[in-house]
Amino acid sequence: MEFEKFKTMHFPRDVFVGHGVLENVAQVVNQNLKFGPALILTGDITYALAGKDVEAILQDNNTEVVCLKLGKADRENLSRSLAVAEEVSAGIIIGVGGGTKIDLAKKTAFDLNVPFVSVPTSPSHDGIASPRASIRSNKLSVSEEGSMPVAIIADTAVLVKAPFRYLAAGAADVISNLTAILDWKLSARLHGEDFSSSAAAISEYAARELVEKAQLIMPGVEESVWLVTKQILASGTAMAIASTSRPASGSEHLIAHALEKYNPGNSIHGEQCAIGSVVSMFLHGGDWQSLINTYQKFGLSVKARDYSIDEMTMIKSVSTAHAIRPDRYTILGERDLSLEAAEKVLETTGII
Ligand SMILES: NC(=O)C1=CN([C@@H]2O[C@H](COP(=O)(O)OP(=O)(O)OC[C@H]3O[C@@H](n4cnc5c(N)ncnc54)[C@H](OP(=O)(O)O)[C@@H]3O)[C@@H](O)[C@H]2O)C=CC1
Ligand SMILES: O=C(CO)COP(=O)(O)O
Ligand SMILES: [Zn+2]
Repeated sequence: MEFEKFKTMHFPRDVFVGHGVLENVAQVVNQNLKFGPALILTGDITYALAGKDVEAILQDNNTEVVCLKLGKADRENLSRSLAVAEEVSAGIIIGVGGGTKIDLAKKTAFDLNVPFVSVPTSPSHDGIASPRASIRSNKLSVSEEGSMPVAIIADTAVLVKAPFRYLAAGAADVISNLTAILDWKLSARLHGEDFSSSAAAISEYAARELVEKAQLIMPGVEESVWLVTKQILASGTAMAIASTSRPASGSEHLIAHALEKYNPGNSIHGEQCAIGSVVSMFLHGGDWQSLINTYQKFGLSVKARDYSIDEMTMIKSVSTAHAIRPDRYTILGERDLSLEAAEKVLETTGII
């Protein structure tokens, strides 16, 4: 039989991480901008934090710059950024901000087939370094295909200014890879799903590094940001190798997405993933208590009440999470968990 496998992987050409690396944006634009102005997508807070510096660096570099401030990553804001990018004929899209601005930039660049540069201001999750974009539709923020950044510029002097909650959430998002990999392996065994050992090894390594060094994740310490950001980059690389979010998103992410759907606004992505990963680890028969202990080392709670999630919402989220993405098989199976089973897991693990 003829050999028929093929796969395309996209990786960044340059990754700048560490103190004061923001300046490199000029070099990145010089290498990648082939026509038109550079479009910076940012937000109100993040413009003041880093967007205006990026704008000034590019203006000093004699690059024509257009700056657009946006809010949430939803279809409406995506349409706005696409309209502006088309109107000015932007030749490169630079996302400067948290996950929402990075995703809007990633998807705009993907749709217009121009290079995308990721300049995160918050280490809140591994989407800042991946080819996946979460654009909210019908109350859901499940990721879809986007552009892999041609360059990632993760300035730890900027990232350290983000509230500590975002760093803790970013660490938890990466640690949740442990259950994502268990689910991926399960699906490969049960359903013959394509499995990449290299993507899984990198994803798991990133999680284990943070589990081992969890006590070093502290507020206001640039070294802590460095530690977490490196593993966020590794997790993004795993997704780039797999060309799917599978290495970093399993049943714990289904629960996180369900929580975001039923109880938006009180918990952020990595916190939702932490709760989900404890449930998932329990269902896999793994050491869920040590996961909780790890999260505690950097002050992240997995108690539903700490995020104003009531018991019934928590139970419903676990019970129905499998239906969020029916094509991705996980330990949650293909039918709702009974409410009794969901309640028992949540009570046993102390989440409710
Ligand atoms: N692509 C993917 O794979 C993934 C995407 N996501 C998506 O990412 C988004 C969540 O990302 P998140 O970063 O939490 O949300 P936001 O981008 O909304 O950032 C949260 C808030 O923090 C502010 N902020 C950002 N950086 C700093 C800083 N350094 N100091 C102070 N404030 C700061 C932002 O300001 P401003 O108002 O300027 O934006 C915003 O008000 C969701 O849309 C979610 O669906 C989540 C997981 C994975
Ligand atoms: O958050 C992600 C990886 O950490 C992306 O996962 P989803 O594809 O489930 O949105
Ligand atoms: Zn995630």
